[in-house]
Amino acid sequence: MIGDTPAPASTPEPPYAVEGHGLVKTFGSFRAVDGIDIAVPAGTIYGILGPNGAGKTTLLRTLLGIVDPDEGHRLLLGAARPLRMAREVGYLPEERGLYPSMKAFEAIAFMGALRGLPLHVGRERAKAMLDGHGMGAAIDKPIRQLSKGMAQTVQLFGTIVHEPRLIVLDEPFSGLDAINQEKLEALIRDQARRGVTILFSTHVIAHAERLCERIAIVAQGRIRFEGTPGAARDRLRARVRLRTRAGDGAWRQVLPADTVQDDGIWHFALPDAGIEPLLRALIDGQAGIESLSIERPGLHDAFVAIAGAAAAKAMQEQGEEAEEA
Ligand SMILES: Nc1ncnc2c1ncn2[C@@H]1O[C@H](COP(=O)(O)OP(=O)(O)OP(=O)(O)O)[C@@H](O)[C@H]1O
Repeated sequence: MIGDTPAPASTPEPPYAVEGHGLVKTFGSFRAVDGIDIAVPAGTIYGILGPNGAGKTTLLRTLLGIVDPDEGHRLLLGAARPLRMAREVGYLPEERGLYPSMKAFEAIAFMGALRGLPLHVGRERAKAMLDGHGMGAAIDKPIRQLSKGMAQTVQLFGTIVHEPRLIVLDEPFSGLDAINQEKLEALIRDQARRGVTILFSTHVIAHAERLCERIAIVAQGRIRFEGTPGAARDRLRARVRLRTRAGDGAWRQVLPADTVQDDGIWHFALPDAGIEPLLRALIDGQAGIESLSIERPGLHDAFVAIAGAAAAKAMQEQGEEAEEA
């Protein structure tokens, strides 16, 4: 199976699988990557989030050595010349493409061969991967006879068949239906359990929220946030929703200044002092608490706060377009 072979003891894993320092990439006068520092810890699942045009693809290509930065430098699996590590890396580009007449298992083996894997090993692994993924019937089928989602899965298998130490996936979820998205999430987790580093870009916050140990939120070529999804969420205070039987009373004085009332419910951010002083005042003032909830903000709310509402709207629209496609 994939990933059974650990990295040889002679090549100790660097602490970061990918590092970029002061990266700038311009197209004409346009700065697609505008001064990015990034470090992807080895063995983690790391997500780059941002709307279309944010610079995610350009950043990934720069880190991989497919394009050279105008400024800054990068280290890929510890190497200053990223292409030297090509055999240790699996890269799924945003533009998908396979030879339509090639059989599924041959396509996977062919992609592995491009990364140095002997064809006969690739063929055996390809068959096992397809079989293990419930796609046994597709092994001998030419790509042109596969559904879009199946072809994408074949390309993904071709990306990892040589058992890379680092897997880089550009928008891997787009074009997949819900079931295949779940399978891909499981596959990513499985690879991470084997010690493989996964770096992927996405404009769908939910995938990043479920999968990533760390994220970078990118907008207009810059990183707006870097850290754990939890730390991004902690940038916002929890929201309180309160319904009281009494409409008014002395207790109203203790509701925070940002309180708004909507449809009989008081909404406000959890005060720094916590909920207890407020509860005491509500009880003493006989407000009659009918319902009370404290909700921690999700990554989506954090994204809006960090990247701005326009970027969040763009992300959502792209997500809907991808689903319709
Ligand atoms: N080869 C190129 N020549 C000129 N402009 C480019 C080139 N590649 C990217 N750009 C521009 O750089 C910006 C960032 O593009 P990039 O593809 O990196 O963003 P992205 O976040 O990956 O978005 P998408 O998901 O749409 O690819 C865009 O405005 C794009 O038009």
